[in-house]
Amino acid sequence: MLRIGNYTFESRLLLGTGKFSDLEVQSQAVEASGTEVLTFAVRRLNLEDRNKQHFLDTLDLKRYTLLPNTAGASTAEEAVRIAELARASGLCDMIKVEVIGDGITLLPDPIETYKACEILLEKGFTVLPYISDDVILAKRLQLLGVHAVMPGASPIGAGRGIINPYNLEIIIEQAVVPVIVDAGLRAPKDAAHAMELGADGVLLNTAVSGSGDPAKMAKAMRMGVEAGRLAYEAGMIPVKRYAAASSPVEGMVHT
Ligand SMILES: CC(=O)[C@@H](O)[C@H](O)COP(=O)(O)O
Repeated sequence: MLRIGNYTFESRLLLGTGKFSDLEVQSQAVEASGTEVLTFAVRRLNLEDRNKQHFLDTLDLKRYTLLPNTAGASTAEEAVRIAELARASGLCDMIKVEVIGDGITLLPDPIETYKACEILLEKGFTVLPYISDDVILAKRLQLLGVHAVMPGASPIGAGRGIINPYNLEIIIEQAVVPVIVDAGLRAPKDAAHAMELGADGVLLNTAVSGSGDPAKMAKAMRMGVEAGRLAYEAGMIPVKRYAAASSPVEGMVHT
């Protein structure tokens, strides 16, 4: 069970809804992923004009928790404004804080992210900041009171998998709130890797929406997350320097 603030989920896979070729493909992928949490950029929705159809209209929203994100914000003030718009529109009080520092790396701005979280927590939001794999920032944000941290595996859309497992491991070890590895994943093995390290969940988008068969990839990612989590719970064998025979060797004569 994944617990974030007052929310609980069976699935540990959170899915982004951007860049799907069409709404039908997206619905099939969402279904196949088994996700319960869908994230989307608030700026993609025309919240002022609810008569216009948007992608959320094609999904059975009773089955999903919406996780609006502040993509497009480059300052704390912008992120707060977007979050308030999302909450006022009745989407959710949970917000993924995404304050991007530059347009090339799309890496999050740690200072503006921190400021935005401080304000949003005061305003009573359930706050999930997207951050780099920065151990100290993850710690400082938890001291502030965020409800989860979302360190990136590698830059958004880069598909490079987990660049720094060492940092992620430390973030996970020290965490007092769920750690959701967010962005940069490509293959089910990356999702499994994050879960094997002890992450509480994984958020991904491009790996599914940009794949040759999004529904099939969504299912593969679901299986990757589940396999990684099971392995983590089972406890993996320690890595050894030398061989250790897997059959009993007592009584055998070695030449
Ligand atoms: C939709 C969303 O929130 C993305 O910004 C997220 O960070 C996923 O990144 P990938 O597309 O690399 O999976």
